[in-house]
Order: sequence, then C-alpha cells, then structure tokens
Amino acid sequence: MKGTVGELGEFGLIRELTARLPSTPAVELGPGDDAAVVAAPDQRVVATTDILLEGRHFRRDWSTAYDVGRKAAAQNLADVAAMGAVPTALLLGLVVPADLPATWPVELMDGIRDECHVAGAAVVGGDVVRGDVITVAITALGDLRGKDAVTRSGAKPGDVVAVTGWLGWSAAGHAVLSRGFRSPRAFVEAHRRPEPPYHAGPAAAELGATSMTDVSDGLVADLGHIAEASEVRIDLKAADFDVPAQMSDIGQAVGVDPLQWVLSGGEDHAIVATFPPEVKLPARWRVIGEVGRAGGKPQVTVDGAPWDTAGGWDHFGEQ
Ligand SMILES: Nc1ncnc2c1ncn2[C@@H]1O[C@H](COP(=O)(O)OP(=O)(O)OP(=O)(O)O)[C@@H](O)[C@H]1O
Ligand SMILES: Cc1ncc(C[n+]2csc(CCOP(=O)(O)O)c2C)c(N)n1
Ligand SMILES: [Mg+2]
Ligand SMILES: [Mg+2]
Ligand SMILES: [Mg+2]
Repeated sequence: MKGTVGELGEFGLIRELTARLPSTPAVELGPGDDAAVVAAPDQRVVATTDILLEGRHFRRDWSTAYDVGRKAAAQNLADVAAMGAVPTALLLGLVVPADLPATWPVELMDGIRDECHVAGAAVVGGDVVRGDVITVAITALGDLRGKDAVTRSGAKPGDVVAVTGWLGWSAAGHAVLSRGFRSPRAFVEAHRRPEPPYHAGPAAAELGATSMTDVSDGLVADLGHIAEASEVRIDLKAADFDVPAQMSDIGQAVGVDPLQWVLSGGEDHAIVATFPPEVKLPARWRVIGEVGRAGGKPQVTVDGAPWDTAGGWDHFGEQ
C-alpha cells in the first residue's frame, strides 16, 4: 500500500482497516453502522479499556505496527480473561498523524485481528481521528457464561497464590532494547508481543479462584491491589520463582537483579489468582505464596519483608 493516512482520508482509512477483518458469525452486526451489535447470551457483559501511547508504551523503532497491534489487543483481552470471562469483542480508537504511512495502521489492525483470533474475539468497531501522537485506545468485551466474575476482592487468609504465564520477560526485553540491543531475541519478542494465557482466566474461575488479576504493572504491585481490595496480606517466597539462566545473564550484563524483573516487571500479562488450599491446581499453575491476615495493613511481602522497591509501573511515578 502506498501513501499516507492523510492521502487515504478518514473514510478511506476506515475502509482499509475494516476490509482486513474476517466475517464472524458470532457478531450480529460488525463495523459499518453507528454501533455494533454483539450477542450477550449471559445478559451481562464484561467491559474494559486500556490505552497504548507512542513513546510511553511503544516505540516505532522497537516494535512494528503489527507488534503494537498484538500487544494493544493482548493488554485488553487479558483484562477480560482475568475476570474469568471469555473475550468476545473489541473496539479500536485510533489517533494517527496525517503524514503516517498508511501501512502502519493497516498492519496494526492485522496484529489486533490476529491477537483477537488467539483469544476467540472479533473486532466490531472503532474510530479514527487525526492527532500528533499515535494513540491506540481499545475497549474489550467478554462473556461470563453464567458464572460469577472473579474480582480482586475475594482472597481469604489460608488461600494459596498461584500464577500462570510469563513473569519478567517483557521487562528484561525492555532493558535490552533501551540499552540499544536487539537480542536475546526471546526477551525482546516477549516485550514486543506478550502472550497472555487467556484460557487460564475462565479455567481459574471454574477451579474456584477467589481473586484474580493479570500482571500489567508488576506482580507485587498487582497483587498489592488484591491485598488491598481483599484486606489481606500476601506473602511470596522468592525461592518459588525460577529465574531463567538467560534472564540472569541479561541481569549480569546490565547490572540489574533479575528478580526485580520477575517481581515488579509488567506487560507480560501473566494471570495470578488465589485459590482455597484444597483446590488441586493443574501443572500450569505455579504456587508462589499464600494469603495471610492483613494485621493492620494489607500488603505484599517477599520472604517475610515488605518489598522495598517499586512493585511495578506507575504512570506518574519515577521510571
Ligand atoms: N479514567 C478512568 N475512569 C474510570 N475508571 C478508571 C479510569 N482509569 C482507571 N479506571 C479503573 O480503575 C481500575 C484500575 O485501573 P488499571 O488501569 O490500573 O487496571 P488494569 O487496566 O487492569 O491495569 P493496566 O492498565 O495496568 O493494564 C479499573 O477498574 C479501571 O476501569
Ligand atoms: C517506550 C516504552 N517505555 C517504557 C515501557 C514500559 N512500560 C510502559 S507502560 C508499562 C506498564 C503497563 O502499562 P499500563 O498500566 O498503561 O497498562 C510499562 C512497564 C514501554 N513498554 N515502552
Ligand atoms: Mg488499565
Ligand atoms: Mg488488569
Ligand atoms: Mg497499569
């Protein structure tokens, strides 16, 4: 495709974007009208939104448009899964400058479409606006299939804490990229394209998870939200985390303790949940700690002590 977004124009761009979407029988009415119509057999809908901003969440010299699309969709679809729901639909709000090559938003859409396919969802609409900074604002919807949502507030003292998915890989990849390197590839790829374990969300709900969240900001920070909402203490054991040898090598090379990435690196969208101790967890779940009584202050401890550095990303913090 030749030319810029400005040359295509608003409706030319919308045509190019929507032309790339498969027809999906589950969606009653897709893009093209004032709004979409999505079936909700459950009569409730799980809804969530997250923004990716150029410079803050991605760099065009680090990630392709396709990568950004995969990541933007993943970040939202993981939130749906973390409620115990199955992702169904997604809407894309897109801000782009007029001089952006038209291939960029088109490849972004390919990435979003493909990540939706992984999670079983469909793109049902969106909006495009001209602006100075590329902004990808996604809203995702999901289906609870008649079950209760798994919130952040149900953890009970005595529960076990378990996680599935990657931890620290995206942060290690970010450390590599921000020092001007492009390898080790596995970590750089993890930063560009997280792989949330979508099916683990609804599976955890079926197993009887008492609380759940995805790890977007960092494990300690995100478990901190569970500790606060559930009014409990969460105790983690560092020895329960395996730090891959290659991650340790990167840590050595850049002078960072890799446990920092595992415990407070975000953007891998692992799923972490609490379960009653009698629940038999499938092998994909790693038990990493337990829930205790808050004793005054809900908090997350590591090996018995409060985690003393930042537990994760804060958009207004010092990074
Ligand atoms: N501008 C806002 N208006 C209303 N609610 C908001 C706003 N920003 C965040 N929230 C709500 O606050 C809660 C926490 O938001 P947060 O973005 O930290 O969660 P998250 O989307 O799971 O994490 P992340 O954005 O790191 O992926 C969510 O329920 C979210 O809907
Ligand atoms: C260019 C660039 N610089 C820094 C980072 C790291 N980063 C940005 S946002 C975020 C937390 C999740 O965001 P949110 O809370 O908005 O979901 C992290 C770890 C990046 N990805 N790209
Ligand atoms: Mg959010
Ligand atoms: Mg989340
Ligand atoms: Mg966040």
